[in-house]
Amino acid sequence: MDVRSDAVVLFGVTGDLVSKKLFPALYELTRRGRVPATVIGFARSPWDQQQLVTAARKSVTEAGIDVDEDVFEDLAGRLSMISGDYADPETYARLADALAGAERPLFYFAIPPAVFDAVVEGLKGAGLADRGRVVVEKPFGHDLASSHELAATLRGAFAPERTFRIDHYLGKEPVEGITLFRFANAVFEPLWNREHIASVQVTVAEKFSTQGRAGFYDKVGATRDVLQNHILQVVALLAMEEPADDTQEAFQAAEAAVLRQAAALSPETTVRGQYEGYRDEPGVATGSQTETFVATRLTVDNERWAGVPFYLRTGKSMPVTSTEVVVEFKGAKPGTGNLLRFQLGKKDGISLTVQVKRPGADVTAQTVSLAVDFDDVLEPRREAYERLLDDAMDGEHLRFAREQAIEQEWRIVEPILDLESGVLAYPQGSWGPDEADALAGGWA
Ligand SMILES: NC(=O)C1=CN([C@@H]2O[C@H](COP(=O)(O)OP(=O)(O)OC[C@H]3O[C@@H](n4cnc5c(N)ncnc54)[C@H](OP(=O)(O)O)[C@@H]3O)[C@@H](O)[C@H]2O)C=CC1
Ligand SMILES: O=C1O[C@H](COP(=O)(O)O)[C@@H](O)[C@H](O)[C@H]1O
Repeated sequence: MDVRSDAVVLFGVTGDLVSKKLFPALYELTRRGRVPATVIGFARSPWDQQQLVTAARKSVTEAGIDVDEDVFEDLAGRLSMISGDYADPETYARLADALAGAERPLFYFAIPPAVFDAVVEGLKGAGLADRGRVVVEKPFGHDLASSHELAATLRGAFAPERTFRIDHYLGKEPVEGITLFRFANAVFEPLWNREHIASVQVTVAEKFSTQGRAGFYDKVGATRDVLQNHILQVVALLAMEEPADDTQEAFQAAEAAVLRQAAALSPETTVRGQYEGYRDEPGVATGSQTETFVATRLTVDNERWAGVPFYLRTGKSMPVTSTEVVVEFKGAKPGTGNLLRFQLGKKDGISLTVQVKRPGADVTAQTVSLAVDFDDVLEPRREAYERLLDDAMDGEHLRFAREQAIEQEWRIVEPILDLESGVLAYPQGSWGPDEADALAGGWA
């Protein structure tokens, strides 16, 4: 095993991702003694160390963490700041000085993809890429062709074993738990196929809108932001065959194999929506056709899944924030199929609907739910970003997205990218356009 990273550099430290996810993760890792002595914030904004510490405190507090002052001071003492132009070699020379004693620094790209090339060049030029690890965020590229370009850029600077592609859904305990649930419960695995399953639904719904990120979001949209990566990743875990053994390679092969068998999505069976008022947000192009909601039907053409529709949807300004999978088993009668529900968000758990006798003289059925809330039965789960940052510092790849899978994910979504028309308005707080309900025949 390679050495653990002895420094972390956060490119884009002034941004949304660092504030929402990475500072809280670093705080938790500090509490567990897992943060290196050197954590450098890197940005164009001329922040000093004090501004960096203030931003870190604000972000940890806003994450709802009950701050332990000793832990925070410990983290604050490790933070330092480098400000400068991402394209200026002089900025990287200062970074190289600051990392002089670091054997295996970890470079986290919390920056828009447009800046990646400049940073990779800067790190290479300063001799830092040779000994560093790099973490890049999804979406990996903008489409299939640009994802290949990004892969080539990264390969030209960092060894594959030191390149980490984050799809943070892979770091979520309940998402990781899908395959264990499937393969460790012999009661379900024999039923996990087209003989017994009528449909599979995956929903990533967010009650909030673009939260001030509309300028970024308008160039991306729901398909690239969530469907191409998080949702298809969950589909792969639900649909894949059991890996041949418990190595990372076998897992990777099984995941890529099932994605290869998934058909490319069709605009005919896709509904794209945009919440009302989106076009008035700062940064959104006039007449924007960017979707803030997408619902679609995926098919997987193999022995296990032929004929089973996978209904997938994600959107902003929905009635609730919820990430859910519903596996609908075929029923003895219409409307009585058992629903196995995986809740994959903050309130994680599993439930199964079953038919029981309704009390009374007649023997008739009533549907009830056998439900488990993981908060009641499991130890506290660590946040995805905390787990993934910890893994990347260890050089551990298991929970990171793989190039072959990413390539397939782009192939699958490509026909529904950049459609120039057809985005349907929906009221904020609704489940998207009515056409999305018709697509799935009602969502469970
Ligand atoms: N925010 C989120 O919830 C998530 C984000 N991601 C990914 O993480 C990465 C960062 O996202 P996020 O933090 O939201 O991005 P931001 O838009 O907040 O940008 C991050 C920082 O990058 C710098 N930056 C922005 N635009 C430019 C530019 N054109 N040239 C140079 N620097 C620029 C800015 O810092 P400064 O000007 O000070 O240098 C900014 O604070 C992206 O790849 C995104 O796709 C992935 C999952 C979730
Ligand atoms: O990658 C992203 O994910 C978040 C949703 O993540 P979750 O862990 O809160 O489910 C989404 O809000 C964001 O737009 C997207 O970039």
